[in-house]
Amino acid sequence: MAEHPKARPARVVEQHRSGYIVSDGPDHGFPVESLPEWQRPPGYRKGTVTIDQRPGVGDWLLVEGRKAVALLPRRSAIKRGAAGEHYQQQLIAANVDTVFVVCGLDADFNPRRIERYLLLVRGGGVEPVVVLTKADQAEAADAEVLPDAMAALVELAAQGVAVRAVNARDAESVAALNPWLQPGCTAVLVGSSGAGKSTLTNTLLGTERMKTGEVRENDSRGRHTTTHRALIPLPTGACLIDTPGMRELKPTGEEDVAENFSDVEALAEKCRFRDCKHAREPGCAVREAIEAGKLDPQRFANYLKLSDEVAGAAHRLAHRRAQKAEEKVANKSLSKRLDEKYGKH
Ligand SMILES: Nc1nc2c(ncn2[C@@H]2O[C@H](COP(=O)(O)OP(=O)(O)OP(=O)(O)O)[C@@H](O)[C@H]2O)c(=O)[nH]1
Ligand SMILES: [Zn+2]
Repeated sequence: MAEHPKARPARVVEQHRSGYIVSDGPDHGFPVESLPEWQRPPGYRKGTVTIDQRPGVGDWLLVEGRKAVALLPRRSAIKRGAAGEHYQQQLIAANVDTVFVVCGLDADFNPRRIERYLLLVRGGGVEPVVVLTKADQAEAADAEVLPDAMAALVELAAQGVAVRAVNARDAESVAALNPWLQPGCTAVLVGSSGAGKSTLTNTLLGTERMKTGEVRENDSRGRHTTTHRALIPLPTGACLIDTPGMRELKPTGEEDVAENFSDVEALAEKCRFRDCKHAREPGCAVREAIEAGKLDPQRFANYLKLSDEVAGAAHRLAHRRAQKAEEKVANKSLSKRLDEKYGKH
Protein backbone atom coordinates (compact mmCIF):
# COMPACT_ATOMS: atom_id res chain seq x y z
CA MET A 1 0.00 0.00 0.00
CA ALA A 2 3.02 2.23 0.55
CA GLU A 3 3.80 1.86 -3.18
CA HIS A 4 0.24 2.73 -4.17
CA PRO A 5 -0.99 5.28 -1.62
CA LYS A 6 -4.15 6.07 -3.61
CA ALA A 7 -5.20 2.46 -4.06
CA ARG A 8 -7.79 0.51 -2.08
CA PRO A 9 -8.27 -3.25 -1.72
CA ALA A 10 -10.97 -5.06 -3.68
CA ARG A 11 -11.66 -8.73 -4.15
CA VAL A 12 -11.90 -10.62 -7.43
CA VAL A 13 -15.47 -11.92 -7.73
CA GLU A 14 -15.43 -12.96 -11.39
CA GLN A 15 -12.76 -13.85 -13.86
CA HIS A 16 -13.36 -13.60 -17.58
CA ARG A 17 -11.12 -13.97 -20.58
CA SER A 18 -11.20 -10.20 -20.99
CA GLY A 19 -10.56 -9.24 -17.37
CA TYR A 20 -11.79 -9.18 -13.81
CA ILE A 21 -14.85 -8.05 -11.90
CA VAL A 22 -13.88 -6.93 -8.42
CA SER A 23 -15.91 -5.89 -5.43
CA ASP A 24 -15.33 -3.79 -2.34
CA GLY A 25 -18.70 -4.43 -0.73
CA PRO A 26 -21.51 -6.98 -0.82
CA ASP A 27 -23.64 -5.22 -3.44
CA HIS A 28 -20.98 -3.71 -5.54
CA GLY A 29 -19.06 -5.30 -8.39
CA PHE A 30 -17.21 -3.41 -11.11
CA PRO A 31 -14.81 -4.31 -13.91
CA VAL A 32 -11.19 -3.32 -13.63
CA GLU A 33 -8.50 -3.02 -16.20
CA SER A 34 -5.84 -5.53 -15.28
CA LEU A 35 -2.08 -5.25 -15.56
CA PRO A 36 -0.94 -6.22 -19.06
CA GLU A 37 0.94 -9.28 -17.80
CA TRP A 38 -2.28 -10.71 -16.33
CA GLN A 39 -3.94 -10.58 -19.73
CA ARG A 40 -1.55 -12.84 -21.54
CA PRO A 41 -3.30 -16.00 -22.59
CA PRO A 42 -1.89 -19.18 -21.05
CA GLY A 43 1.06 -20.46 -23.04
CA TYR A 44 2.15 -17.01 -24.22
CA ARG A 45 5.93 -17.02 -23.72
CA LYS A 46 5.68 -20.17 -21.72
CA GLY A 47 6.40 -19.90 -18.04
CA THR A 48 6.66 -16.11 -17.96
CA VAL A 49 3.47 -15.71 -15.93
CA THR A 50 2.86 -18.24 -13.17
CA ILE A 51 -0.36 -18.66 -11.25
CA ASP A 52 1.38 -16.98 -8.33
CA GLN A 53 1.43 -13.75 -10.34
CA ARG A 54 -1.92 -13.96 -12.06
CA PRO A 55 -5.04 -13.27 -9.96
CA GLY A 56 -7.97 -15.64 -9.69
CA VAL A 57 -11.36 -15.60 -7.99
CA GLY A 58 -10.97 -14.86 -4.28
CA ASP A 59 -7.78 -12.85 -4.70
CA TRP A 60 -7.41 -9.39 -3.23
CA LEU A 61 -6.15 -6.67 -5.54
CA LEU A 62 -5.11 -3.10 -5.02
CA VAL A 63 -7.29 -0.95 -7.22
CA GLU A 64 -6.78 2.66 -8.26
CA GLY A 65 -9.91 4.02 -9.88
CA ARG A 66 -10.75 1.39 -12.51
CA LYS A 67 -7.25 -0.05 -12.69
CA ALA A 68 -5.84 -3.00 -10.79
CA VAL A 69 -2.30 -2.09 -9.74
CA ALA A 70 -1.19 -5.02 -7.58
CA LEU A 71 -2.04 -8.53 -6.44
CA LEU A 72 -1.94 -8.92 -2.66
CA PRO A 73 -0.35 -12.00 -1.04
CA ARG A 74 -2.59 -15.06 -0.69
CA ARG A 75 -3.56 -16.70 2.57
CA SER A 76 -4.39 -19.95 0.79
CA ALA A 77 -4.72 -21.23 -2.75
CA ILE A 78 -6.49 -24.22 -4.24
CA LYS A 79 -4.80 -25.47 -7.36
CA ARG A 80 -4.72 -28.31 -9.81
CA GLY A 81 -2.48 -29.39 -12.65
CA ALA A 82 -3.71 -28.01 -15.96
CA ALA A 83 -4.63 -30.37 -18.76
CA GLY A 84 -2.08 -30.52 -21.55
CA GLU A 85 1.36 -31.89 -22.13
CA HIS A 86 3.36 -29.01 -20.59
CA TYR A 87 3.49 -28.77 -16.84
CA GLN A 88 1.27 -25.94 -15.71
CA GLN A 89 -0.74 -25.15 -12.61
CA GLN A 90 -4.24 -23.74 -12.52
CA LEU A 91 -5.74 -21.73 -9.69
CA ILE A 92 -9.20 -22.81 -8.62
CA ALA A 93 -9.71 -20.24 -5.87
CA ALA A 94 -7.66 -18.05 -3.54
CA ASN A 95 -8.01 -17.04 0.11
CA VAL A 96 -10.34 -19.89 0.97
CA ASP A 97 -11.17 -21.26 4.45
CA THR A 98 -13.36 -24.23 3.54
CA VAL A 99 -13.74 -26.47 0.52
CA PHE A 100 -17.04 -28.25 0.12
CA VAL A 101 -16.42 -31.39 -1.89
CA VAL A 102 -19.88 -31.96 -3.36
CA CYS A 103 -20.95 -35.41 -4.48
CA GLY A 104 -24.43 -36.76 -5.16
CA LEU A 105 -25.77 -39.86 -3.42
CA ASP A 106 -26.74 -41.21 -6.82
CA ALA A 107 -24.84 -42.82 -9.68
CA ASP A 108 -22.32 -39.97 -9.25
CA PHE A 109 -21.27 -41.22 -5.80
CA ASN A 110 -17.67 -42.33 -5.95
CA PRO A 111 -15.42 -42.54 -2.86
CA ARG A 112 -12.31 -42.70 -5.08
CA ARG A 113 -13.17 -39.38 -6.72
CA ILE A 114 -13.79 -37.84 -3.29
CA GLU A 115 -10.32 -39.05 -2.21
CA ARG A 116 -8.87 -37.41 -5.31
CA TYR A 117 -10.63 -34.10 -4.64
CA LEU A 118 -9.47 -34.14 -1.02
CA LEU A 119 -5.88 -34.78 -2.05
CA LEU A 120 -5.99 -31.72 -4.31
CA VAL A 121 -7.73 -29.28 -2.00
CA ARG A 122 -6.26 -30.17 1.36
CA GLY A 123 -3.47 -28.41 3.16
CA GLY A 124 -2.45 -24.79 3.63
CA GLY A 125 -5.08 -23.91 6.20
CA VAL A 126 -8.03 -25.04 4.07
CA GLU A 127 -10.61 -27.28 5.74
CA PRO A 128 -12.31 -29.86 3.53
CA VAL A 129 -15.94 -30.86 4.13
CA VAL A 130 -17.61 -33.62 2.13
CA VAL A 131 -21.18 -32.69 1.18
CA LEU A 132 -23.34 -35.56 -0.02
CA THR A 133 -26.30 -34.16 -1.93
CA LYS A 134 -29.56 -35.81 -3.02
CA ALA A 135 -29.97 -37.43 0.40
CA ASP A 136 -33.74 -37.02 -0.06
CA GLN A 137 -33.77 -39.06 -3.28
CA ALA A 138 -31.41 -41.65 -1.82
CA GLU A 139 -33.56 -42.10 1.24
CA ALA A 140 -36.69 -42.47 -0.84
CA ALA A 141 -35.03 -45.06 -3.08
CA ASP A 142 -33.23 -47.24 -0.55
CA ALA A 143 -32.65 -46.85 3.18
CA GLU A 144 -29.20 -48.42 2.87
CA VAL A 145 -27.70 -45.89 0.44
CA LEU A 146 -26.68 -43.32 3.03
CA PRO A 147 -25.28 -45.75 5.64
CA ASP A 148 -23.34 -47.51 2.85
CA ALA A 149 -21.93 -44.20 1.63
CA MET A 150 -20.92 -43.21 5.16
CA ALA A 151 -19.22 -46.61 5.61
CA ALA A 152 -17.30 -46.09 2.37
CA LEU A 153 -16.01 -42.78 3.74
CA VAL A 154 -15.24 -44.00 7.25
CA GLU A 155 -11.48 -43.41 6.91
CA LEU A 156 -12.07 -39.78 6.03
CA ALA A 157 -14.30 -39.32 9.05
CA ALA A 158 -11.60 -40.98 11.19
CA GLN A 159 -9.16 -38.37 9.90
CA GLY A 160 -11.49 -35.64 11.10
CA VAL A 161 -12.96 -34.70 7.72
CA ALA A 162 -16.58 -33.66 8.25
CA VAL A 163 -19.13 -35.50 6.09
CA ARG A 164 -22.66 -34.08 5.78
CA ALA A 165 -25.59 -35.49 3.84
CA VAL A 166 -28.11 -32.90 2.65
CA ASN A 167 -31.02 -32.23 0.39
CA ALA A 168 -29.49 -29.36 -1.57
CA ARG A 169 -32.96 -28.05 -2.44
CA ASP A 170 -34.02 -27.66 1.17
CA ALA A 171 -32.86 -24.66 3.24
CA GLU A 172 -33.34 -26.40 6.57
CA SER A 173 -31.23 -29.34 5.47
CA VAL A 174 -28.51 -27.12 3.98
CA ALA A 175 -28.27 -25.23 7.29
CA ALA A 176 -26.03 -28.14 8.34
CA LEU A 177 -23.28 -26.27 6.50
CA ASN A 178 -23.67 -23.05 8.51
CA PRO A 179 -20.73 -23.75 10.86
CA TRP A 180 -18.48 -23.18 7.83
CA LEU A 181 -20.39 -20.18 6.54
CA GLN A 182 -19.83 -17.64 9.29
CA PRO A 183 -19.29 -13.94 8.52
CA GLY A 184 -15.95 -13.30 6.83
CA CYS A 185 -15.43 -16.95 5.88
CA THR A 186 -14.85 -18.01 2.30
CA ALA A 187 -15.97 -21.41 1.08
CA VAL A 188 -15.60 -22.94 -2.35
CA LEU A 189 -17.76 -25.63 -3.94
CA VAL A 190 -16.01 -28.28 -6.00
CA GLY A 191 -17.52 -31.39 -7.50
CA SER A 192 -18.38 -32.89 -10.83
CA SER A 193 -21.05 -31.55 -13.11
CA GLY A 194 -24.53 -32.30 -11.84
CA ALA A 195 -23.41 -32.89 -8.25
CA GLY A 196 -25.65 -30.08 -7.04
CA LYS A 197 -23.32 -27.10 -6.61
CA SER A 198 -25.66 -24.59 -8.25
CA THR A 199 -28.62 -26.01 -6.36
CA LEU A 200 -26.73 -25.60 -3.08
CA THR A 201 -25.76 -22.06 -4.03
CA ASN A 202 -29.35 -21.12 -4.80
CA THR A 203 -30.62 -22.59 -1.53
CA LEU A 204 -27.91 -20.85 0.49
CA LEU A 205 -28.78 -17.59 -1.25
CA GLY A 206 -32.50 -18.12 -0.90
CA THR A 207 -32.92 -17.08 -4.56
CA GLU A 208 -32.45 -18.47 -8.04
CA ARG A 209 -29.16 -16.89 -8.94
CA MET A 210 -27.69 -19.90 -10.65
CA LYS A 211 -29.39 -21.80 -13.40
CA THR A 212 -29.38 -25.46 -12.57
CA GLY A 213 -29.05 -28.10 -15.21
CA GLU A 214 -31.81 -30.56 -15.96
CA VAL A 215 -30.74 -34.08 -15.17
CA ARG A 216 -30.50 -36.27 -18.21
CA GLU A 217 -32.45 -39.40 -17.54
CA ASN A 218 -30.00 -42.20 -18.02
CA ASP A 219 -26.82 -40.88 -16.41
CA SER A 220 -28.14 -38.51 -13.73
CA ARG A 221 -25.62 -35.85 -14.75
CA GLY A 222 -26.71 -32.25 -14.99
CA ARG A 223 -25.86 -30.29 -18.10
CA HIS A 224 -22.87 -28.07 -17.88
CA THR A 225 -24.40 -24.82 -16.71
CA THR A 226 -21.76 -23.04 -14.63
CA THR A 227 -19.53 -21.26 -17.08
CA HIS A 228 -17.20 -19.20 -14.93
CA ARG A 229 -16.03 -19.03 -11.36
CA ALA A 230 -17.83 -16.47 -9.29
CA LEU A 231 -17.66 -15.30 -5.71
CA ILE A 232 -21.06 -14.62 -4.18
CA PRO A 233 -21.85 -12.97 -0.84
CA LEU A 234 -24.26 -15.09 1.21
CA PRO A 235 -26.91 -13.83 3.64
CA THR A 236 -24.90 -15.49 6.47
CA GLY A 237 -22.04 -13.06 5.81
CA ALA A 238 -19.81 -15.66 4.19
CA CYS A 239 -18.48 -15.67 0.64
CA LEU A 240 -19.15 -18.63 -1.62
CA ILE A 241 -17.18 -19.54 -4.72
CA ASP A 242 -18.81 -21.80 -7.29
CA THR A 243 -16.56 -23.60 -9.74
CA PRO A 244 -17.54 -25.15 -13.04
CA GLY A 245 -17.75 -28.94 -13.03
CA MET A 246 -14.19 -30.13 -13.09
CA ARG A 247 -13.70 -33.15 -15.23
CA GLU A 248 -9.97 -33.48 -14.99
CA LEU A 249 -8.37 -33.39 -11.58
CA LYS A 250 -4.66 -33.60 -12.05
CA PRO A 251 -2.39 -33.16 -9.04
CA THR A 252 0.20 -30.36 -9.13
CA GLY A 253 2.89 -32.48 -7.45
CA GLU A 254 2.74 -30.44 -4.25
CA GLU A 255 0.04 -32.57 -2.58
CA ASP A 256 0.63 -34.52 0.61
CA VAL A 257 -0.39 -38.13 -0.04
CA ALA A 258 0.68 -39.27 3.43
CA GLU A 259 -1.67 -36.79 5.11
CA ASN A 260 -4.60 -38.02 3.03
CA PHE A 261 -3.86 -41.70 3.48
CA SER A 262 -2.54 -41.72 7.03
CA ASP A 263 -4.28 -45.08 7.61
CA VAL A 264 -2.34 -46.73 4.78
CA GLU A 265 0.91 -45.04 5.79
CA ALA A 266 0.51 -46.20 9.39
CA LEU A 267 0.07 -49.78 8.21
CA ALA A 268 3.07 -49.54 5.88
CA GLU A 269 5.19 -48.56 8.89
CA LYS A 270 4.50 -52.02 10.30
CA CYS A 271 5.65 -53.96 7.23
CA ARG A 272 8.72 -56.14 7.83
CA PHE A 273 10.69 -54.46 5.06
CA ARG A 274 11.20 -50.71 5.01
CA ASP A 275 10.85 -50.59 1.23
CA CYS A 276 7.90 -53.01 1.11
CA LYS A 277 5.90 -52.61 -2.10
CA HIS A 278 2.96 -54.43 -0.48
CA ALA A 279 2.91 -56.93 -3.34
CA ARG A 280 4.38 -60.31 -2.42
CA GLU A 281 6.74 -59.53 0.43
CA PRO A 282 6.40 -61.60 3.63
CA GLY A 283 5.30 -59.74 6.74
CA CYS A 284 3.36 -57.11 4.78
CA ALA A 285 1.00 -55.35 7.21
CA VAL A 286 -0.92 -53.64 4.38
CA ARG A 287 -1.86 -56.91 2.70
CA GLU A 288 -2.70 -58.45 6.05
CA ALA A 289 -5.08 -55.56 6.76
CA ILE A 290 -6.73 -55.99 3.36
CA GLU A 291 -7.13 -59.74 3.92
CA ALA A 292 -8.56 -59.11 7.39
CA GLY A 293 -11.08 -56.68 5.91
CA LYS A 294 -9.58 -53.71 7.77
CA LEU A 295 -8.45 -51.81 4.70
CA ASP A 296 -10.59 -51.31 1.61
CA PRO A 297 -8.60 -52.75 -1.32
CA GLN A 298 -10.03 -50.05 -3.60
CA ARG A 299 -8.87 -47.33 -1.25
CA PHE A 300 -5.42 -48.92 -1.27
CA ALA A 301 -5.42 -49.12 -5.08
CA ASN A 302 -6.38 -45.44 -5.21
CA TYR A 303 -3.55 -44.65 -2.78
CA LEU A 304 -1.07 -46.32 -5.16
CA LYS A 305 -2.53 -44.58 -8.19
CA LEU A 306 -2.59 -41.12 -6.61
CA SER A 307 0.92 -41.61 -5.15
CA ASP A 308 2.17 -42.36 -8.66
CA GLU A 309 0.42 -39.35 -10.13
CA VAL A 310 1.72 -36.97 -7.44
CA ALA A 311 5.26 -38.35 -7.81
CA GLY A 312 5.04 -37.92 -11.60
CA ALA A 313 3.76 -34.35 -11.29
CA ALA A 314 6.40 -33.53 -8.63
CA HIS A 315 9.05 -34.77 -11.03
CA ARG A 316 7.72 -32.56 -13.83
CA LEU A 317 7.44 -29.61 -11.46
CA ALA A 318 11.08 -30.03 -10.39
CA HIS A 319 12.11 -30.27 -14.04
CA ARG A 320 10.14 -27.11 -14.89
CA ARG A 321 11.76 -25.21 -12.03
CA ALA A 322 15.26 -26.34 -13.01
CA GLN A 323 14.55 -25.27 -16.59
CA LYS A 324 13.45 -21.84 -15.43
CA ALA A 325 16.51 -21.42 -13.22
CA GLU A 326 18.71 -22.33 -16.17
CA GLU A 327 16.94 -19.83 -18.41
CA LYS A 328 17.50 -17.16 -15.78
CA VAL A 329 21.23 -17.90 -15.62
CA ALA A 330 21.44 -17.97 -19.42
CA ASN A 331 19.64 -14.62 -19.68
CA LYS A 332 21.92 -13.10 -17.07
CA SER A 333 25.10 -14.21 -18.78
CA LEU A 334 23.76 -13.03 -22.14
CA SER A 335 22.99 -9.55 -20.83
CA LYS A 336 26.40 -9.49 -19.15
CA ARG A 337 28.10 -10.34 -22.46
CA LEU A 338 26.03 -7.69 -24.23
CA ASP A 339 27.00 -5.17 -21.57
CA GLU A 340 30.67 -6.01 -22.02
CA LYS A 341 30.44 -5.73 -25.77
CA TYR A 342 28.23 -2.67 -26.16
CA GLY A 343 28.50 -1.01 -22.77
CA LYS A 344 25.73 -0.85 -20.14
CA HIS A 345 22.38 0.13 -21.55
N1 LIG B 1 -33.76 -34.02 -5.05
C1 LIG B 1 -32.59 -33.41 -5.11
N2 LIG B 1 -32.13 -32.98 -6.29
C2 LIG B 1 -30.94 -32.37 -6.34
C3 LIG B 1 -30.14 -32.20 -5.16
N3 LIG B 1 -29.00 -31.58 -5.50
C4 LIG B 1 -29.06 -31.35 -6.85
N4 LIG B 1 -30.24 -31.83 -7.35
C5 LIG B 1 -30.64 -31.79 -8.78
O1 LIG B 1 -29.57 -32.28 -9.58
C6 LIG B 1 -29.46 -31.56 -10.79
C7 LIG B 1 -28.06 -31.01 -10.99
O2 LIG B 1 -27.77 -30.06 -10.01
P1 LIG B 1 -26.91 -28.73 -10.26
O3 LIG B 1 -27.02 -27.90 -9.04
O4 LIG B 1 -27.26 -28.12 -11.57
O5 LIG B 1 -25.44 -29.34 -10.39
P2 LIG B 1 -24.04 -28.54 -10.51
O6 LIG B 1 -23.09 -29.22 -9.59
O7 LIG B 1 -24.25 -27.11 -10.30
O8 LIG B 1 -23.62 -28.83 -12.01
P3 LIG B 1 -22.69 -27.91 -12.97
O9 LIG B 1 -23.30 -26.54 -12.99
O10 LIG B 1 -22.78 -28.62 -14.28
O11 LIG B 1 -21.32 -27.95 -12.39
C8 LIG B 1 -30.54 -30.49 -10.75
O12 LIG B 1 -31.64 -30.94 -11.48
C9 LIG B 1 -30.88 -30.38 -9.27
O13 LIG B 1 -32.19 -29.98 -9.05
C10 LIG B 1 -30.66 -32.70 -3.91
O14 LIG B 1 -30.03 -32.63 -2.84
N5 LIG B 1 -31.90 -33.29 -3.95
ZN1 LIG C 1 3.86 -54.01 2.91
